[in-house]
Amino acid sequence: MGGQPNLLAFPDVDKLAPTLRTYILQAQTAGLHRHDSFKVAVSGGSLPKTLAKALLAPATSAEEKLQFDKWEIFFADERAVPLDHEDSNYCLLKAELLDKIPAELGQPKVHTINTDLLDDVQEMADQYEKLLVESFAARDSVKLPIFDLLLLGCGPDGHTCSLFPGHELLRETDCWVAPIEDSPKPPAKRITLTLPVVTHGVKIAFVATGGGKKEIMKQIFEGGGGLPCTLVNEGGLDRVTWFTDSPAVEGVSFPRRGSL
Ligand SMILES: O=C1O[C@H](COP(=O)(O)O)[C@@H](O)[C@H](O)[C@H]1O
Repeated sequence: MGGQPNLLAFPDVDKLAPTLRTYILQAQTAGLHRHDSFKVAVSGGSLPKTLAKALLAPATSAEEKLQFDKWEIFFADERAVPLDHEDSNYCLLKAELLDKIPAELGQPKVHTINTDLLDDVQEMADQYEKLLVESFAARDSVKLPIFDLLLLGCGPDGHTCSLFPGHELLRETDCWVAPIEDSPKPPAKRITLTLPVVTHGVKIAFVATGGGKKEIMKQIFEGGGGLPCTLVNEGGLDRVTWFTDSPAVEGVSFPRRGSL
């Protein structure tokens, strides 16, 4: 393992979307070879909209087919709210993407949180971790679940998943899924994949777009001292690819800007 994260910059989200689609298709093909399913972790925030732009576009004849019936979707993080609440990452993904997938492409298996446990996020995280154990451990006696792909966002403060700058959760090494009850961004109660799980993905993609991300992108790529997104870069190295638009990377200098 080595190398550096790959930073891809596009003029705008419309130009970014086709390359993100190709990248996801490549990850899907690799996942299907590996275990006949495609295990993906997905974030909330601004990501689902961009994801929908990439995945709901008409197929080009030369490309692999999206096989949503082989997808197993987990949440990279989720807020402890009902599934139809406007703060729910599932609700967002459903509205932006899941509800719009054409029937002929099949429907993913989506692993939502147990909303009977909204008042007990420790138990909610433990149950979600059990789902991962069931889905991944049958494959091999893994110490960590290895996602085929993690699709992540980057907050303007450098957080990703519900891993926030300076938070003790950044030091969590035992559990795969952790509760957080003091998220600085509301809602306070959430669950999140932990850093070791995130950095062990086969592929790790960040999608960061818009001028609101410009300052934090500079910090991440020009120093980054312990920011959650930087820690993912440092752990995932060349398995990490950033999909950005010009406003998000204006003024960011980085040694490797590439293509897929
Ligand atoms: O709270 C959250 O924020 C991050 C970043 O969101 P964005 O809107 O700045 O892209 C998101 O990735 C995470 O899933 C969500 O819970």
